[in-house]
Amino acid sequence: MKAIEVTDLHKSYRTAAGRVPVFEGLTFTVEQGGSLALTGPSGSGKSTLLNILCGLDSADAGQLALLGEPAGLLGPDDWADLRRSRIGVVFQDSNLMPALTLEENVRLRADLAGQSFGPVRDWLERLGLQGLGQRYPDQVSGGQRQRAALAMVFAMAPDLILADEPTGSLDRHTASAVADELFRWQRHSGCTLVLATHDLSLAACCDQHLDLASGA
Ligand SMILES: Nc1ncnc2c1ncn2[C@@H]1O[C@H](COP(=O)(O)OP(=O)(O)OP(=O)(O)O)[C@@H](O)[C@H]1O
Repeated sequence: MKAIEVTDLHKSYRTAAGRVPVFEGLTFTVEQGGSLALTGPSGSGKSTLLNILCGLDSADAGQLALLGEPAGLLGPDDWADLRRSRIGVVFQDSNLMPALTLEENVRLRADLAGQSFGPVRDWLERLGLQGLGQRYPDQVSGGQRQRAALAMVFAMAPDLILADEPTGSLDRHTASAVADELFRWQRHSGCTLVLATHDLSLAACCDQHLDLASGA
């Protein structure tokens, strides 16, 4: 079964200087359980595509089917339901609640997705955050917040993970450890993964690679 089917997708932004195309006629599919790396230079549309894939933005033309559902039939509430329970989103500005500790954030995400609390501390530890579960997001570094956002997504056990530069603010050693956890978890859970990255070694770990600069 296909987790994502994108057909002839077009997207442009309206600016003061006129319409600026981001992509024109993008077509690709990702099988359930597969992984796709989006690469391309800054401004090539990686974040825009991830936003479209989770319903936070819309295309100008073309078709999108996600987890078997034609996107054209989904309203805002359907998208919100999907993001709560089936699509885990890890974006550059991590969506941690500032008033909750890291551990509470992970627990809340699991609750909202209808998953049992499970071994939250295990997730934090496996992502190198041991001892930080009782801290608030503003008491940890950007890279630690990014890893906590990943732990939240693991805790919700989604069918699809969309990750924008999931290792972007990490040093090489930590990035490699976090990527290992991400792919181990993806294989174990059977979920589909789409990640945007400038790191070609991370892209090489995915089954498929879409370079938005070339459309290939
Ligand atoms: N709201 C907006 N209004 C106008 N143009 C926008 C808007 N959002 C993004 N863009 C433009 O669309 C293009 C694609 O942006 P996008 O953020 O998707 O690129 P990216 O490949 O994710 O970049 P990066 O690697 O720097 O994160 C860029 O030229 C950007 O300036």
